[in-house]
This record gives sequence, structure tokens and C-alpha cells, in this order.
Amino acid sequence: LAPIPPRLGVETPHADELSVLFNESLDKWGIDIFRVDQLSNQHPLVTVVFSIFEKRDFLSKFRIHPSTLVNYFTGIEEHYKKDNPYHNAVHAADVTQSTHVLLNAASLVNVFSDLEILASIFACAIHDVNHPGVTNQFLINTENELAIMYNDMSVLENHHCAVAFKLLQEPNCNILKHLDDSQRKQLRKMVIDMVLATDMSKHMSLLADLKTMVETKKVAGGCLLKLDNYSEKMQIMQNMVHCADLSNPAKPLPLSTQWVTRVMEEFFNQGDREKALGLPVSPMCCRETANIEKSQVSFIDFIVHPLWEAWTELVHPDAEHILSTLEQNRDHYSELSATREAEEQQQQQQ
Ligand SMILES: COc1ccc(C2=NN(C3CCN(c4nc(N)nc5sccc45)CC3)C(=O)[C@@H]3CC=CC[C@H]23)cc1OC
Ligand SMILES: [Mg+2]
Repeated sequence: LAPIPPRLGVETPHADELSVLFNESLDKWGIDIFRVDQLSNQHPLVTVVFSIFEKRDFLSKFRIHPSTLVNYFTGIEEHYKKDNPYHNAVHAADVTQSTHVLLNAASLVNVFSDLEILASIFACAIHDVNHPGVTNQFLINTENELAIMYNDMSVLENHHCAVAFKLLQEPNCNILKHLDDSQRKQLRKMVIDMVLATDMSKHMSLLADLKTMVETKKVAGGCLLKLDNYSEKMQIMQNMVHCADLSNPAKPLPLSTQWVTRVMEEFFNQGDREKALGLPVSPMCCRETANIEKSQVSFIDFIVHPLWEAWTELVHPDAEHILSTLEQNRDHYSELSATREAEEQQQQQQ
């Protein structure tokens, strides 16, 4: 009954160019996701999810009708706020495609079941849905209704999960309809565990667990296949999605710089609102005083590099090129910040 959707899940005059781009780069680190956004008529998430589900044969494995898949992820995409400079559907498509690539690491082959892979891709696609463009701290400080709803605990991340699962109940949107009850319950738990782990306040404990796992894996002769319990496997899935969420600085520089411009614009908008409300301006959010290059260097040094160093060791040697791109980019921002500082000092002396 339901109409079969177009080839790439979206109507676009650039279908041929988009399918060439996907044939070449859907499985590659560094696909130009901004070009996917343009070529897909601003439906980057629908087309990326549709293409990954097709490539992984999920429509037949989980008996998902193509129109149900398109209906649901069109609804999800519409719930990503288009006027967020950063937390929009392009970011969701980026994190989803990045995780799709990480899952293809040779040392992760046969580690995850189809259901675990479905849960990971699903979690990425919805992980920031309906993001308001401000941080948890801002929602808490302004006693936003979301902070009241979730008692200040991972407010955004709880909201993303709730919106995503509520949308499943819309007509012709239940992509999980043909999973059995146990599969659906397992998937729901795995998705919630992964999305809640994208809250940056969980970063340090997540990284500590990953490092412990890398140490024990080294001892156990380097194979990951011995992952027997849910908690160890979930730790890897949570860190994988978290790595993808923190992958902007580890992408080719032309992509990374676009993400920096976008995230800083979103932070500055929040800083403007904090100033107007007489609230303390959050770190990196003051457009007058922020040093963009310095913020990138400390973001990479304190957060992104330690995480990717641990991930690279876990899946050695499959992520070496990602880590080296991150280190090259870090040096680029560090050199930029040094020249900017020198220029500013010269101006002050004149
Ligand atoms: C492209 O460039 C970026 C992309 C994303 C972000 C994000 N940043 N943060 C936080 C990170 C820690 N932050 C820091 N706070 C303090 N006090 N010191 C310091 S030193 C260094 C950082 C830092 C606060 C923001 C978020 O939660 C976002 C939502 C989820 C994931 C990452 C997202 C950041 C980028 O570049 C900075
Ligand atoms: Mg988030």
C-alpha cells in the first residue's frame, strides 16, 4: 500500500551526484557532510540513515518498510532545529555516518550483533533531536521547564531520548514494529544508555572505563571478541558514539573549521542570552573575549585527544589515521593562536 520512497530516501534534483558521493564515501572518514546536506535538499539525516540501513541490509533484516523508515527519520529530522548553527540535523547525520565508519574497523568485526549495530546507528541519528541550542547548565540556571522535568539530571540527553521514542508512536513511523518484544526492549535500553552517555559530564568516567578496558585487553592477548557481558559491550558502544560526537577536530581541516565556526556561533548566542539575563557567561561563550583557536587547542588537549588516543589503542591499528589528523589539526590551531597572539601584541605596542 505505502508508496516506495525515492532511491536515496529523499526527493532531490541532485540524486545522481548524491549517489556517486555515497558510492565513493559513505564508508569513509571525512565525507563532506555539508555537501550531503546541499545535495539532499537539506535532508542530510534521512538520506544518510536510509543509505546506511540499505548498505547494512537492515530493511530486510528487521523487516522495516522503506516508507516507514523515511516517515520516521523525516519526523526526527524535522525535530532538529534548523536555526541551530551547530546542533542541527547535519550534526546528527555527521555523528551517524562517523559511527557507521567506526563500526567497520577490522578489530570490531563480529564484535557486535545486528541489533547492537542497529541500536548504535539509531542512537546517533536521534542523539541530539530537538536540541534547544543551549547547554544543560543554561537550562538549569534558567529553571527551564526541561530542567524541571528531568530534575537537572542530563536534561538535554533525557529529552532527546523521550522525543525520539515518542515519535515512534506516530502513524506509519514505528520502524521497530517487526522486532519481537525482547529485541525492542533490548534496543530501547541500549539506545537510552548510549544517548545518556553523550552528556559531557559523563566524559571522565567513560574515558576511565575505556582506559581500563584497553589495559585489560592488552593483557588478554589483544582480542576484543571475548566481550561477554552487556556492561563491557555497552562501554565500547557508548565510547564509540561519544567519539563520533567528539570527532569534529579529528576530521579533515576544511570540515573541522566549519564545525568550529558553527559551535562557537551557538556558544556565543548562549553567551548573549546569559549576558541579557544577568547570568555569569559560560566558558567559551563570550563573543568579545573568547579566543577561538585557544579553545580548540584546550578542547583537543584536555578532552578530544585523550579519548581518541584510548579509542585508537582499543581498535589498533584501524584508527591511526584519525588520531594523526587530530594531531595535525591541533598543531594548526596552536600555530594560528600563536600568530594571532603575536599580531595582537604588535598592535598593542603600536
Ligand atoms: C568543533 O568544536 C567543538 C565541538 C563541540 C564542542 C562541545 N563542547 N561541549 C563542552 C566541552 C567541554 N567544555 C569545556 N568547558 C570548560 N569549562 N573548559 C574547557 S577546556 C576544553 C573544553 C572545555 C564545555 C563545552 C559540549 O558539551 C558540547 C555537547 C556535546 C559534546 C561536545 C560539545 C566543543 C567544541 O569546541 C570547543
Ligand atoms: Mg548532545
